[in-house]
Amino acid sequence: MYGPLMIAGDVSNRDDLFSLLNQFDPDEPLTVKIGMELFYGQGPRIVRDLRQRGCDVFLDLKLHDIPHTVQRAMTQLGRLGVQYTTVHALGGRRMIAAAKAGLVAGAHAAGRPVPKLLAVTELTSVTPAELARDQHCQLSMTDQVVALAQLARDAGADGVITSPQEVAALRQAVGPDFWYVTPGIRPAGAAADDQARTATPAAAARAGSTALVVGRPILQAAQPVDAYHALVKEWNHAQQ
Ligand SMILES: O=C(O)c1cc(=O)[nH]c(=O)n1[C@@H]1O[C@H](COP(=O)(O)O)[C@@H](O)[C@H]1O
Repeated sequence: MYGPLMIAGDVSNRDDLFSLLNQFDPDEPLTVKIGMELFYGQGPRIVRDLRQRGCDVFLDLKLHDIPHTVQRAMTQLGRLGVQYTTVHALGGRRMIAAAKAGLVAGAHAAGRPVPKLLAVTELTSVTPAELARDQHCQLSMTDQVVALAQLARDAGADGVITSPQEVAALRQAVGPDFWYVTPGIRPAGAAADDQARTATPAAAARAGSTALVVGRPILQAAQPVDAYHALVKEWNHAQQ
């Protein structure tokens, strides 16, 4: 089961986002990720605008707080009509379960489908050396990501965000009926920027990623629509 190649809308305001999206055919189905930058600047109306344009929305705010606070915040996000949202798996089992409960309550109160809850494992910018040095984690990166994914699944998440480098091991350990959404995607030869654990769209597809998240390789391209289509083509062709 393969999902979309999601465009990370990492721009600072609505005009910049829509001047990108308006370059696409209005009938082309797009999934757009709204992160902290746009949501904090523009508020929930950016979600409404994207839904009106017909986009699926991934609202990526990576909640990480005590269970009570996360549950109440997720109740608000559940009302917005987005398709995906995120917590940090490091918040723990009770926090993830509370996030799911809040999301379900908010979506039901608003009469909307419940968004998929995705738990961020170890950020794709983190190197194995940083995992050991900064987080005092004795596990390998793969073992740590697998442990967090198992915890997230047991707590009721629908999937994880992780690097494509761990997906094959995750599929073995956690199973196929879970979403493995992978940022850290770069075309062959492109700069990694601040990402540490990267792969091409084809390698991510072969490893078993369910969906991809791509920002700068599209946003900073001279022709963003062409860059998006080239990435989608590579992603689709390598799917098994
Ligand atoms: O949750 C995410 O989407 C996320 C998790 C992660 O571990 N790494 C990661 O890069 N992301 C997001 O994915 C996008 C990647 O952007 P680019 O590196 O520009 O392709 C950004 O919007 C990040 O916030």
